[in-house]
Amino acid sequence: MEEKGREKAVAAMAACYQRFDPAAYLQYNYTPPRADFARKDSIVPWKLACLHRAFTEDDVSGELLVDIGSGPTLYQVLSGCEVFNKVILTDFLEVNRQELRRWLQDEAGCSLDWTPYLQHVCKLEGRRLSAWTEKAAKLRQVIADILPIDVHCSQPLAPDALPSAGADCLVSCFCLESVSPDLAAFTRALGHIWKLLRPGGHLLLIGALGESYYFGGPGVRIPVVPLNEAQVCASLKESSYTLIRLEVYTLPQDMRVGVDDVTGVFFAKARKD
Ligand SMILES: C[S@@+](CC[C@H](N)C(=O)[O-])C[C@H]1O[C@@H](n2cnc3c(N)ncnc32)[C@H](O)[C@@H]1O
Ligand SMILES: O=S(=O)(c1ccc2c(c1)CN[C@@H](CF)C2)N1CCSCC1
Repeated sequence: MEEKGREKAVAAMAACYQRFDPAAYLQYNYTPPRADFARKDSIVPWKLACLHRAFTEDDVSGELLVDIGSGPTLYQVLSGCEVFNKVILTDFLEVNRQELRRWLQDEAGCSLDWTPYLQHVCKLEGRRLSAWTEKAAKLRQVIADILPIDVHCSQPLAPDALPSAGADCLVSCFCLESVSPDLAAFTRALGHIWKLLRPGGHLLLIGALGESYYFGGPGVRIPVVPLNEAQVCASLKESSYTLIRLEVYTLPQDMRVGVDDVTGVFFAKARKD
């Protein structure tokens, strides 16, 4: 696609996001039936287990963890906050950064109670359930910043946002495929965030498989690049990552609740050599 065409498609995607509703998005995706901790086959235990395992492997280490496209969610850094002493959250929209700041400052008006997520990760860590308050305090202590980001920019963050060496680890969940107009843009975005990572650092990438749209609020239909496993692997390779492992979860029929047409979720652990 020509440069002009690419810019128009990215601008159209940004326009879609102007109507994104954090509270509705959280309701659609982070409350039952999708977020049902009692169900063995629920997506939540699977995803939190993938993140817990990856963040507790010896090769994932360092000072700084950056979450790319955090949105209004925190589950993606609940394991990482025990490994890295500095966490930077990022998002394209001020409404999402505000939602994260409300939680960070323990203000009233948070759109979702993250306690069940904090408790579940404590369980994965072999801690007592009541340690969730300590985990919340730990997360509030290590979150160093909540920054604007645009993964379609060659330099997604402000020039002085990260140390010159880059981040030791990136995590990104349901972002790149849901903000990119097509597969080429998804792959380019992977390349842009690659530059934020130090050599030897890791990317923990979670995303949707087979998804062509989702609702980011009532009537806010947002297009998504439908991905399959082979495309995820090829895009990671094309944007210079070494894939360490790819895991896939197939969504049970009753979790296909009409807020999107996702059929599965992938978890990829990759390294920048
Ligand atoms: C589907 S949500 C994912 C949110 C969260 N990471 C999760 O796991 O649910 C996609 C996020 O990407 C953000 N976003 C939209 N355009 C973006 C861009 N150009 N660069 C980075 N993030 C963007 C949106 O604001 C939204 O928070
Ligand atoms: O995997 S989820 O079902 C999930 C969570 C978020 C999303 C989707 C799916 C699919 N559409 C994405 C649009 F970008 C957002 N899940 C929701 C419960 S907690 C763990 C994540």
